[in-house]
Amino acid sequence: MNGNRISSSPTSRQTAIRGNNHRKSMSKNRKVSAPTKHSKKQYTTKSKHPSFIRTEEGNDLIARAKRYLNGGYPVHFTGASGTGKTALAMQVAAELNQPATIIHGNHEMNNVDLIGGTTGWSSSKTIDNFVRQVYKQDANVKENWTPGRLTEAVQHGHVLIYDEFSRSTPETNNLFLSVLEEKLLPLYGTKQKQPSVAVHPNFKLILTSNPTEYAGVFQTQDALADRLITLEINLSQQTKETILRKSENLSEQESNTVWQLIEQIEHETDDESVGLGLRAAFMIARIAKNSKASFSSEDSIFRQTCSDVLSSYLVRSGRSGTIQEAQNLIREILQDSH
Ligand SMILES: Nc1ncnc2c1ncn2[C@@H]1O[C@H](COP(=O)(O)OP(=O)(O)OP(=O)(O)O)[C@@H](O)[C@H]1O
Repeated sequence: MNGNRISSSPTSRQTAIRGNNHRKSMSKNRKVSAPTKHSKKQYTTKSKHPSFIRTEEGNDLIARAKRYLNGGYPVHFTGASGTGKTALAMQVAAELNQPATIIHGNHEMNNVDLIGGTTGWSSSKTIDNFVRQVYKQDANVKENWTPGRLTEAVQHGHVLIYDEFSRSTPETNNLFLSVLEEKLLPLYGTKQKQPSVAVHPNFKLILTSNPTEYAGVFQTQDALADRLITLEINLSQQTKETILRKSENLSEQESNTVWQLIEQIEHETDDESVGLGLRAAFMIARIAKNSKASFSSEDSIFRQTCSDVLSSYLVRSGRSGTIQEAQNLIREILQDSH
């Protein structure tokens, strides 16, 4: 069908007219989205950990988390950085067989990011002169509303993984109080007709956080903390070794070399809040494997990799004053281990 379609954008104010049959009438909407902070892609909806390694300890945590979530309670994994909280959260979400959404806390996150906001406007015009003597024109301009990830998850009953939620401000996280308590998501500050969205019965919430000693982490308000079932993630050394070995296909000896070094570095500092965890072990093992280095202090690539991966940890923990000092210490530890 041909007709007159008029669309305009807030930036160019250009008018485009398409079609040539003036005796027909029609109404067409053309949506124009102005780029806003909210429209930036900052989420992922892929929840499955790509190569999750199962262990007894992990299975136990997953079973407990699923039990609490299926019982209607949000689960909160807390622990030092790199201990596997996000990996566990993703695995739990995948095993619940529901659509999942993941969002990452940060101090700039606000209600618009969570609830949604306007992302431009659309206009439509209907020109009707089907009957030659009658000319009728209807113009309609409206703001486009894009729901935030929380609104979508709440409305459609997703599992929402809120990774590092305590990096968002407590004011922002207040929204979760009514979601958990009243089962309503209030649409604060929006121009939506309805004041709130009802929480779908299948909606489930998994949160992860680092302890409050970590830089950039806010203290969680008691009202929210009280509504979560908090599981501390502090995997045993044996479990961490199994995860690394199976995941990176390491020999027992390769795995031992990495962990012995990490343990010695951790021993150098007594600040547990800057734990090295699995992440550092994964970095060293992956890079060494990828570069076909041998896991030995005699191998220059291995030595260099360990030094580059671990030195900033020694500085952050206060054990070394500079990166250079830290690198010297790591070299000494590697030499001693030979
Ligand atoms: N069971 C597992 N199987 C395979 N890889 C794992 C497993 N657990 C953790 N990992 C890997 O270990 C590393 C650290 O895990 P993860 O990112 O989940 O830690 P985290 O506790 O969420 O860290 P942070 O607090 O810094 O966000 C990642 O590379 C992750 O893929």
